[in-house]
Amino acid sequence: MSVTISAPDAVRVPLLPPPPLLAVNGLSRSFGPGCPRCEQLTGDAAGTSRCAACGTVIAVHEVSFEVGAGEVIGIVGESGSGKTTLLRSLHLDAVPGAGSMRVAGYGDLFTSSTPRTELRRSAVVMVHQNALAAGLSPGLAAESNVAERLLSTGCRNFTDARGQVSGLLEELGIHPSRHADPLGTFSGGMQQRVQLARALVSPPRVLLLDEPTTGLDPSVQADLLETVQRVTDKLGSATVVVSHDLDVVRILASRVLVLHYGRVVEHGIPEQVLDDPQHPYTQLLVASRLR
Ligand SMILES: Nc1ncnc2c1ncn2[C@@H]1O[C@H](COP(=O)(O)OP(=O)(O)OP(=O)(O)O)[C@@H](O)[C@H]1O
Repeated sequence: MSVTISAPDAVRVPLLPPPPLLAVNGLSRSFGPGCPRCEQLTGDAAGTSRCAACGTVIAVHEVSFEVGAGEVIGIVGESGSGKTTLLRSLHLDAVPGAGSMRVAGYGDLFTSSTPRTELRRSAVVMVHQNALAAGLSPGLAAESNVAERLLSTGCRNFTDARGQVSGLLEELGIHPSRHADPLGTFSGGMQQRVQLARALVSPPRVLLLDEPTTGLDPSVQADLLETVQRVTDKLGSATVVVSHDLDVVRILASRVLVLHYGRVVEHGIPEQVLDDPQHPYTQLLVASRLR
């Protein structure tokens, strides 16, 4: 008698892992003329990101990472380590000196012929530290601030737009009785939620979070982080969060990169990097957080 053994569905695995939604490769950016000695005179061993020969600052040097759908990667580092420059580059404020930023369905955003404003509408969206400094209007209703982005992506069905905006604001913890209130009358934490709603109302491929909880009370921070976690999970964007606060990264991210003088000196899962840091700089960063 012959017996056929077949694997149960649960143990079938795809031959290849799914491609990442965001793949950053060799991103470098510097400020200054550059010279042949820049690389040698900057970085960990040199103890500076400024070249002693020509004064150029190597703000970000050969940074590479990948982020999958629904995944959050955290970037940490002290002031001046290059976090903002990296995030701004990912938000296409300028084309960096070298590297690529591939986003599924769009190719390399750094060399794309699609206008930057268009890419920022559909492919890559940033949530800034402060909603009002990020360009949201304090005099405009919360719902109008959110609807503005939806309409800019081409949505012309106003009834649908209203329903979508209102549903999302409610999901992010803004009670319907406040949707028509001017944004300027909201607390800092609520303004951040409106900014998040604006970013997600037309889900971007890549979501960039720049110090999303700075200046908020600890209880408001925890609520906001829980919300970010829930919505990024649900919408499946690739998320990059930059924060001084190691706890923010520990809560949100499944992987963390440590930047020092613009270089990645350590990366891994938060439990590994933050609980058992290997690089002396990460050890210092973690120790200063505990002091
Ligand atoms: N436009 C610029 N011109 C010259 N140097 C710059 C410019 N922008 C940034 N830098 C330098 O690049 C390095 C990295 O700066 P960046 O702002 O990216 O660091 P950061 O980690 O975000 O710091 P912070 O946490 O204080 O915002 C710093 O030495 C900074 O002085």
